[in-house]
This record gives sequence, structure tokens and C-alpha cells, in this order.
Amino acid sequence: MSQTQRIAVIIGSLRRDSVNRKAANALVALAPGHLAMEIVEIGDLPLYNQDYDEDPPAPYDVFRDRIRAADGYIFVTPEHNRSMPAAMKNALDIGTRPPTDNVWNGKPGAVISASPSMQGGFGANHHLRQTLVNLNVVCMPKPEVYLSQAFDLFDDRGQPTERCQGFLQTFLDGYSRWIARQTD
Ligand SMILES: Cc1cc2nc3c(=O)[nH]c(=O)nc-3n(C[C@H](O)[C@H](O)[C@H](O)COP(=O)(O)O)c2cc1C
Repeated sequence: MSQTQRIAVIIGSLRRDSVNRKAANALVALAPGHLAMEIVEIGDLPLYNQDYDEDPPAPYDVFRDRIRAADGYIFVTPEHNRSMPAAMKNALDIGTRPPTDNVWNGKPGAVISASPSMQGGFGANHHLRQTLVNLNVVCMPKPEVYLSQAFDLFDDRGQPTERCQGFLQTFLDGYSRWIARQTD
């Protein structure tokens, strides 16, 4: 694999002991050398308000610059009431304004969801994919990753079980091929 790709990882949970953050940390640790993965935090972004379009709060500028600089995205999301959490949607929306400067535009992305439930956040995963269509983020179809019963997939230190590491490795292998095709 030739060129290094900068991948922004966006985590939909603000929770201190988030299982989605554990999954994101594991992805960063497992990433091959040509994927420079960096978590971009979204917890300090004020709730989007269209009045901010003319005079954005400072965290909006910082976030937009970091998203614009990335070559691709990985979204790691919990499920809140069968959809993505408000914090994730807020970040997606902020990146699309003003509409002439959608910072996500045309980049390759992928979604992972994790939940303690059996469904592994399927609803959130697919709501997010639906929004990515409008952001013009080209979303990797497969391998799909729904981490179900996710509290059992990480130990006390946040390390993934062997099985979970296998899922994440398969995902990363697929994403690596996917991003290479998209950015040729
Ligand atoms: C407001 C709210 C709504 C939730 N709705 C769902 C849901 O629809 N499906 C689900 O599997 N879990 C749901 N949960 C439980 C989350 O999966 C659980 O809190 C999980 O730990 C969140 O991920 P995190 O550990 O990364 O924060 C909900 C939790 C909250 C706080």
C-alpha cells in the first residue's frame, strides 16, 4: 500500500466508560501503518444553530478544519432510541454548513455500531448511513460491523477479546482496500 491516508475517527458517545470509545481505541491500535487514524472529538461542539452560519463558535472552525483535512472517516456509534446519538448528528450537521462548504464532501467513510443489546446498534448504523448519503460520504457497504453484547467484548482495561479483535481486523482489512479504491 503506497500513500498514507489520514482517517478521522468520530465516536458518537460522550460517556466516560463508552464501549464505542473502546472499539475506536482498538481500531486505532490495530490500524496498519498506511492508515494514520486519529480520533476527532465532538463533545465540545455547541448544539448546531443556523444563526451560527455567519459567525461560527471557535470549536466549529477547529472541527471543520480537522474533518476537511482527513482523507476518510470511520464513524463508531452507539444506538439511542434506534438512531444515532444527538452528539453524532450534531457533528455531522455542523460539517455540512454553510451548504457551499460541506467538509465531508466526496470522502470515503465506514460505520461501526456497538451496543449491549443483541442487535448491535443496527438501527443507529443504518440511520447514520442514510445521512451519509446526503453528506456525499461514500460509505463502505461491507464488511458490516454490529458489535452486539458489546460489554462482553472488552476486558477491564478496554482491550478487545480475541473474537472482537478478529471482527475489527476484518473491518480494517476491508476499509483499507475500500479507501485505496476510492482515492485512486
Ligand atoms: C437515551 C438512550 C437511548 C438508548 N437507546 C438504545 C437503543 O435504541 N438501542 C440500544 O441497543 N441501546 C440503547 N441504549 C443503550 C446504549 O446502547 C448503551 O447506553 C451503550 O452503553 C451506549 O454506548 P456507549 O457505551 O458507547 O456510550 C440507549 C441509551 C440511552 C442513554
